[in-house]
Amino acid sequence: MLFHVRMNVNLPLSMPAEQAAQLKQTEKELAQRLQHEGKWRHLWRIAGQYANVSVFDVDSVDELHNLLTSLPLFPYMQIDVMPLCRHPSSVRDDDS
Ligand SMILES: O=C(O)C[C@H]1C=CC(=O)O1
Repeated sequence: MLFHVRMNVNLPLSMPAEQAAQLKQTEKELAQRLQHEGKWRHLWRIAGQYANVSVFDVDSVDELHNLLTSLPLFPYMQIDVMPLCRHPSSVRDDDS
């Protein structure tokens, strides 16, 4: 199942720089592992914003929920999810 996910990151200005850097590093390591595993298919920065658009490929809504809530930055993100299905005019014969 494919999901389009938008994440807007809002770290509090009061957060110490070292804590923010540690959170970003652990987030990066998990994000890269999930990309290597094929769960996090696309990860794009939205130009000019501390936000991304992503495509996840997971087996269930529960798996997506567990994955998103396990992200180190989860407490500091607003997350919007859109389920995706095939478009009848798509020329792709797979879901890549
Ligand atoms: O920077 C972000 O967009 C938030 C988050 C998503 C992946 C990652 O490494 O950090």
